[in-house]
Order: sequence, then structure tokens, then C-alpha cells
Amino acid sequence: MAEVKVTMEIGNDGVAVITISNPPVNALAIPIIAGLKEKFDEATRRNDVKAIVLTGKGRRFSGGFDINVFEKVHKTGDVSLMPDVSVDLVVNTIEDCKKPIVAAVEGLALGGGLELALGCHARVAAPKTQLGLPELTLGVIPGFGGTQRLPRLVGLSKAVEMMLLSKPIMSEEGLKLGLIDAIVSSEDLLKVSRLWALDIADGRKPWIRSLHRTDKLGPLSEAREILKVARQQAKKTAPNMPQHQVCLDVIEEGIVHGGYSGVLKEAKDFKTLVLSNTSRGLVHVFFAQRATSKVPNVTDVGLKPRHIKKVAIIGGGLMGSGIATALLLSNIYVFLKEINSEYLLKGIKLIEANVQGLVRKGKLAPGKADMVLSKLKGVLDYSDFKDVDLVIEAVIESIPLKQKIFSEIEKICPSRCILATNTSTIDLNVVGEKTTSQDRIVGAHFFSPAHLMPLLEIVRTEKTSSQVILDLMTVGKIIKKVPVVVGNCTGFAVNRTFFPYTQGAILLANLGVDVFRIDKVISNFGLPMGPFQLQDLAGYGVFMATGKEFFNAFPDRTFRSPLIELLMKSGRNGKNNGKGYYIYEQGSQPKPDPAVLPIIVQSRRMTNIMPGGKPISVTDHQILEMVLFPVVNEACRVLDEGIVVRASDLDIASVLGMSFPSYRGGIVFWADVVGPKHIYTSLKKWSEAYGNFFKPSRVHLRRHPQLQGHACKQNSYSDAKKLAKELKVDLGRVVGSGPLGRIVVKDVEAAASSAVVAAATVTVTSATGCAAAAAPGIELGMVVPFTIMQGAVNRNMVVSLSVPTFRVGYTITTDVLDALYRKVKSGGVTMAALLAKGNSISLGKHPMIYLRICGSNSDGFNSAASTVSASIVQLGADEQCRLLSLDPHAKKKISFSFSA
Ligand SMILES: C[C@H](O)CC(=O)SCCNC(=O)CCNC(=O)[C@H](O)C(C)(C)COP(=O)(O)OP(=O)(O)OC[C@H]1O[C@@H](n2cnc3c(N)ncnc32)[C@H](O)[C@@H]1OP(=O)(O)O
Repeated sequence: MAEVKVTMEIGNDGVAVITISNPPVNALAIPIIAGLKEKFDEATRRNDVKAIVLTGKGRRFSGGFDINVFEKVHKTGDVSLMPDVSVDLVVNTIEDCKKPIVAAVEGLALGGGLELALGCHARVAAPKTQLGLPELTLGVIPGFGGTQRLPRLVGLSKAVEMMLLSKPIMSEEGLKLGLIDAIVSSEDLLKVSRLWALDIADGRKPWIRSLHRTDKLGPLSEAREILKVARQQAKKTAPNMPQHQVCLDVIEEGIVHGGYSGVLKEAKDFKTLVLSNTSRGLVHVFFAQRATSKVPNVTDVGLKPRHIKKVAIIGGGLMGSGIATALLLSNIYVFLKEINSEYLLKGIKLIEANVQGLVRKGKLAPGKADMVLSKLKGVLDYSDFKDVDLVIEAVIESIPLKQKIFSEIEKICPSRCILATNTSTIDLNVVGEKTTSQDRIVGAHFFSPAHLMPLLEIVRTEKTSSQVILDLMTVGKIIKKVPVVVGNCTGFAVNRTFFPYTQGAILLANLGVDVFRIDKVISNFGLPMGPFQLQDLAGYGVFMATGKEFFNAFPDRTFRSPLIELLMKSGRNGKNNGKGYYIYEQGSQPKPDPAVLPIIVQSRRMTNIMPGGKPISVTDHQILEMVLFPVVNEACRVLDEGIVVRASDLDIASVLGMSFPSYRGGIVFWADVVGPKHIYTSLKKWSEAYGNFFKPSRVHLRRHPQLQGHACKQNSYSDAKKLAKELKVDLGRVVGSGPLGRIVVKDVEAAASSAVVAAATVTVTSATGCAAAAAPGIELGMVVPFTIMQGAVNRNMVVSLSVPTFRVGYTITTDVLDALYRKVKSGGVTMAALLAKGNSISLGKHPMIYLRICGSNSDGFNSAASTVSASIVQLGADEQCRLLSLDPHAKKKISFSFSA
């Protein structure tokens, strides 16, 4: 691990170069701040030092104050962990230093990094260096004097814009604004900075203390006007976030009472904001987003991403054209395939419109549009698919059509080619059923509009290879998406978690609550629109189609309402035809349509769920909870089934896929703040009053410690911790079953198994309800310790059986399982079928284990199929597997289809 340190070198010219070294971004960690203080003090003291240059190692000046310290403050509530940098280091040590200090800035100077540079007496930068104060995105304000010095260097308007929008500028613009004094090549940066510092020392260049300047602030009345407009703007754009208004107040303090007074207020208000829930939520999102890049058995097994140069998209509709646009914008060649020239032309036009739209919004230079579009080729057959690296199918949600396409592309595309589907609901095993390339099949679930929405849900099955997942994650990053790897289930992570969102709102409407009030409550909470406006936007057809999937998958907890059908019958189709719950007219905001109310009344009559036939009386707060708690309830199930790698992945997915407010930290984080107990008791109360839709999942209670995240991390026994490290299990996701909820070895083993993608075809449970201790061998009639076996078997599946052996209580060589699979694969037997057969045999041999149908109870052990099968491999029952072939359409039938 690279050392976190500050070094100082003194040259013969009498210039001390102080260098920050804390890779990868030279964050200002506590030891760095202490090191800076020490080196600056030493340089000031020493007679052989005439001037000082401050720089960062590795061509990055600094990414700002160490955000990990915020996290520590959030966990402990101890704000004294924040050192006094602003006055002690930046004002007293740097700005008021008796020797001139020049910042040599390269790569990036963000947040506290830029603030250190602002405290220096001049700034020399390399070309294309990012300069910004993005602290507001973390729920705080600049805290090392940035609110005071930036306006004094670039003027008030620009400084307010940079801070409130958290938008960095490049050094080229910085030079024009006066933030940077000179731009020189990277090679000359230190040389020029040293000379600059000496020039200041010798009076050839001005010695400027930014905090003392007032020339760019303008008259007070003008400044007040700028701040007033900014306040009004922030009220609209950031209504639930305190840091915007505080930032403006602090700037005003400095303008009215002087820079030093502003610095003091800034430091004080910064400490208050660090402790706010907004900062907790945003800092959580910062780390959660970065954590999505770390996928066990994918990103930590030494695989290298392959280069994806050419991509074929099948289907030029809204999704296909959006995905194509995103790829083209990142210089990737795209073949867009349609079934006839009319559709193809339409698809190409949509892409052109997307690109032009970006030009209009200033997001793409006009000269670049042609270059982007030159990488697109429309095709009507597969002849260009022979050397593509990735195919993304984006046709309508029809199983037979998708199956046909996949069996065709499997034959045409090279064997290395990734075969991806953009389905939002259909089981991937079903999509790939007619192929033998299931290891290359993966879900690439984009969100509409695909060229703008940041989330890419990567859906893997138990057969998708790690290499394919890694490649798709890499493409996702290249096209500037945040890829989140999830498991295969109805709706995957985002749609599955949020299906109760619209349903809850419709249920409330049927209970007599006004739909426009519900929308208002939700948008006041921070989502960009309420659930009814969202239905209008998505189109009722989409809503009906996905709704059906959820009704089928989770009949125990879906609410059926005729409302959407009634709306459609009345000629409404949402935004598509300008008429939904709202009226949509060109150029104006959607207006609530009172004419929709009789339709809602009709729906209420038909569902007849209002207690005593009267609308229920609820507060706005209750409305919010009745819409969102069922979502939390489903999130618990999604976590429990291991659909996401870690709880925070669901937070990111909810923020980026559903626009859940980032300052609330995402759906799981928010639930944690609200309190799992309150959520559980509320759901229980409502389920008693209004039915099963609200029934708290059985996993909910078990998940309490999990929702409290870090709490359980500190509450695990050391042997459990050791095992978690070995099995790469995130303890934050583990439910403790030991005394006082502490995590014991057994819990880690169980988590290791369920964290991996759900094989999810069958669930198994033990009649004893818990795992037995590890046995030295398996014998007839024994209770199979499946929770112990699960994790190991699954992990081995996921790394494509590349690990030769594993040990879990006793040793089984995966070669055996591997060899067995190879043997039966050619006969059309899938791994799932093999495992299912294993189950059935185990079932016969071990009476203490029984199977249940998947979906009938989500509290089962999803991945146990593999476990029990491992025992079968051990018993050498291979010849019976040949006969089987799994029909993924009929997952539910699996447990009936095989007899021991
Ligand atoms: C008092 C002060 O006013 C308060 C502050 O300074 S608050 C901090 C202000 N600074 C920021 O907000 C910048 C935050 N960082 C970023 O925007 C981006 O990381 C970046 C533009 C610097 C670099 O982006 P990129 O090259 O894509 O790398 P990215 O993956 O984001 O980060 C690399 C690693 O550095 C870490 N990192 C980045 N900035 C960090 C910071 N300020 N503190 C601690 N860690 C940081 C990331 O967590 C990540 O760690 P990981 O590899 O373990 O996941």
C-alpha cells in the first residue's frame, strides 16, 4: 500500500517543494493535514528556504478533504474529528506565511484541494486541470475558506455558480477568470512554479493574499441582489437541502463583515452541516456508488476486461436508439438492426434526434455530431454481426421473439461475443433457453431515455461468466453509466423493488386519497414526480405489461385495481396522447385533470376497499409512508435473496434508476434512518387494516440489524469476521443470529451462499429449520448441512468452476462437478437441471430436507439447489442426470418434475 505522507525537498535555488502523497487522488487525510502543517512550519523556519511550492504527487494536486473522515463523524457523531484546517493551516500557516507560496496544480484540485491552492499566493496550473468546489454534493459547504476566497478571485456570480452547481471548470477557463495565474505544460510545471515563487520573494511578481482582496466583489447592493436571486433559485432546485442556503449566508457574511469573519462563520456552519442527515445520505451515496465497481468473483479474480469495439443493437425503438446513442457518443461502432427499412429509418432518425438534442442543450459540440453519427451503420440482416464484440437485443418484450433472436445470433456472432438483452422483466434463462451459450448471456437493462439515464443494471444468471460481467461493466463505465450487477428475478433489482411503489399509490387512491395530493407528497419528498405522473409518463401499456409479470410472480402481495384499464377505456394514455391523470400541452407544465376524478370514483366502487365505504383520513406523512414502506418491504426481500451484492447497491440503483433523492441516501439507507422497527409495525398495522399488500415480509424483522448496517459490523465474533474475509462476505449485509444479534460463523456461511446470484429455481428448507453442524462425510439419512455447502458451491459456479477445490467442513473437488456437467452438457442438460436433479436425489436420500416451490415463500434458501447437488456429486449419482432437461418456462414445476 502506498504511503500516505507529505514530503519536502529543498533545492539549491532556495525553493522548498512540499508534495502531498496519498494515492489515488491525494485526499487530505488527517496525517496529510498534520504533515502539511509540519512541513510548512519547517520551511518557514529554515533560513535556506526563500520560497515554497505546494504540489501533489502523481499528477493530481488533490481531490479534497478525506471523505472517509465525514463517514467517521457520521458514525460517531463526533465532529471534533474534523481538524481546524481553515484558520490554523490555510490562514495562519499558508496565507499569512512570511515566505511566498505558489501552488503547482495539475490533474485536479477539488474541494479542500482547491482551497489550499486558493490560500497560496499564486497558482500555476497544467493544461486541462479540473478546478472546483463540489462540497455541496456531500451535504456540506467548502470548509477551508473556499466560500470566501473563490468569490474574491473569480467574482461573486461565477463563484456562486461554481459552488451551488458543484461544477468544476478547467484551468483554461480558470486562467481567464483569474483563478489561475499561468498555464504551463506538465513538464514545466514545477520549474515555472519555483521561478514564480522566487519572483514573488524578490518583488518581481505581486504577493497576493486572496482573502484580503475585495476588487472583484462589486458594490454591496449588487452582491446582495446576486445572492437574493441565487437563494430563490436554490429554493426551487434544492428545496430539501440546507447546504445551499447556508453557503449563500456564509458568502454574504464575508462580503458584509470581511473575509476573516466569513472564514469563521464558514468553519462553524460547516461543522453543523456535517452532522446533517443530508450529508450522511450524500456521503453514503458517494461511497456506495464507488462500491458498485467491486463485485466479488468478478473484479477481484484477476480478470482483464476485453476491448469492446463494435456493438450490434437489435431493435431501433426508443430503447435501442437510446442505447445506440450512448455507445456512439463514446466512440463505439454501432450496427443498428431492424426488420425493414421503414423501422430502420425511424431508428436512425431517433438517434439523430438524440444527438441533435444534446447539441441543442450544449452537451455536445455542434461540430462533433457528424463524427458521432459516422460510427453508425443501419442494417437489415446479420451479415455485419460476424465480428461484433457485443450484441444488445432491444426488441419488444416477447419471449418467442427473443428466443428466436438469441438462437440466431448465437450462430452468427463470434464465440467471444457477449449476448445481452435489454429486457426489463423476462427471466434471462428463458431468453437464452434455445442456445447453448448461456455463459455469454447477460442482461443489459438500461433505463429510458437510455442515452441520458445513468444506471445500467447488469443482470447475471448463475451461468453468466465472470468475464462477460466484467466486460459489460467496463463498457458501462466507458459510456458513462454506473453499472450495478444484480441477480436474475422478475423485475431484477430496480423494477422488482419499486413495483409496490405505483401499486401502493393506486391502493391509496382506491382507499379514497386524492391522486394529486399523493403526487405532491411524493414530489415534496424529493422524487422528481409522483407515482401518477410517472404512470402518465411511462405509458399505461408498459404499466399493464409489467404489472402482469408482477401479479404472476408475487400474487400474494399484489394489489389488483381496474383503475388503469378504466383510464384506457376512457381514451387516456398518459403523456403519449396528452391525456392522463394530467393534461399535457406543448410548452406548459402538466395540469391535474379534474375530469379523471369520476374514473377514480368508479375504480373505488369496483374495488370497494374503503372502510365503511368512506375515504380514509391520512396525513401527508402517512401517505408518504404508505407509498414507500411497501417498497422498503420488497427491498428487504431483494436483499435477502441476494439479488444485489450489497445493500448499498440497491441504494445506488434506487437513486439512479428511480431518481430516489440522493440526499436521502437511497431506499435502504433512508429506511435505516426512518427506523426498521417503525416500518415493520406500520406495515403490520396496515396489513391488518387493508390486507396483504402491506404484510411485512418475514425477512423484515430479521433484517433489522442489517438495515442498521454498520452496527452489525461491530457486532460479530472474530471467527465470523475471519471467515467473512475469507469468503468475501460483506458483514454489513449479514443478519446476526448469535446472542444479542451478533454475527456468528453460521450467519456468514449462510450469507456467502445467498449473496451469489440466485440459482433461484427451487428453494429448499430443512425440517429442523436450521443448519446442522458440518459433518465429516455424507451418509444416507443424514441432515445435509446445506447452509455450509451453499456458499462454496455457488462461489465456485460463479468463477466458472475455475477453482480446483474448496473446503467447507469437508473437501469436495469441483472438478467432479465440473466433469459431470461437461459430460451431460452436450445432451442439453443445463447446470440448473443438473442441480435440480441433484436436489431430487438428495431429497430421496435425506428425508430431513424437502423442496418448496420458488416464489411461494421468499424466506427460503434460494441457492440451496447447488448445495444439495454437491452432496449428490459426492455420492456419484451422475448417470441419472443425463435424462433431464430443464424447462425454464416452468421453473415452478421443477420440484415436481423430478423424482428421486
Ligand atoms: C473541507 C473541504 O471543503 C471539504 C472537502 O474537501 S470535501 C471533498 C471534496 N472533494 C470532492 O468532492 C471530490 C470527490 N471525488 C471525486 O469527485 C472523484 O473521486 C475524483 C474526480 C476526485 C476522481 O474520480 P475518478 O478518477 O473517477 O476516481 P474515483 O473512483 O471517484 O475515486 C478513486 C478513489 O479515490 C477515493 N476518493 C476520491 N476522492 C476522495 C476524497 N476526497 N476523500 C477520500 N477518498 C476519495 C474514492 O473513494 C475511490 O476510492 P476506491 O478506489 O477505494 O473506491
